[in-house]
Amino acid sequence: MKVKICGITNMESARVAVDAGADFLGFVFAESRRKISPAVAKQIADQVPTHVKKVGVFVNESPEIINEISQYVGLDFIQLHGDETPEIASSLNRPIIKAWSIQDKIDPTTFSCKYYLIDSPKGAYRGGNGIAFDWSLLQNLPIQKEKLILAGGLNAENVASAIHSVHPAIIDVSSGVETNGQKDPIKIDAFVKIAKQAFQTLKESVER
Ligand SMILES: O=C(O)c1ccccc1N[C@@H]1O[C@H](COP(=O)(O)O)[C@@H](O)[C@H]1O
Repeated sequence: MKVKICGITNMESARVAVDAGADFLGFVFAESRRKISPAVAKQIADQVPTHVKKVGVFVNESPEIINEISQYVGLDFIQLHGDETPEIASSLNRPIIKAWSIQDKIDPTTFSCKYYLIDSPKGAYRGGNGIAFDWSLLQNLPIQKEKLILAGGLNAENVASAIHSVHPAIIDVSSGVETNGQKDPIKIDAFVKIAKQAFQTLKESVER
């Protein structure tokens, strides 16, 4: 029942996310307006407390470069958001988050991963397009909820409903905590707090 804030490009956004209670921060090393250099990601990562996990997002990057960046920045997870093969995933030096679009042929048995992330259909980029999808499409997916990360067009208005409909282990947001293309401290804070409250309410209703 955790929250990932993706597309961090500066220390201020990282600090707001950490202070609000985010569990994962995502750094995008792929083509995106949120692309960050390994050097800047390392500066930020070095100041983030160790209980907050650092995730590197890659799209069809070579395994050598992914391993080099992950080692240099001190990543905790590697998120594969392209067409990477299971062989590539197994050659990497950190636990894997495998991302699929809801339109893909999703077969978790082919990948040995820590988490499976389901995102919206591809848009201008492979991810981070801020478009939600029909969560009922997740109903018949063969992914254990404990391994499921829900992404795609989440924001403070829809995240509680997403958590109650899908019961994911983690929710992930990028565009929904931005204003005019920049991370917005007020939106980050609101998103994390609403998501955490919704996870807590869900937990209590399951335990009752
Ligand atoms: O955030 C990006 O720019 C990005 C670029 C390339 C691949 C993945 C990217 N981010 C991931 O996209 C999803 C959904 O983002 P959004 O909330 O709909 O904007 C999320 O998993 C990010 O980790």
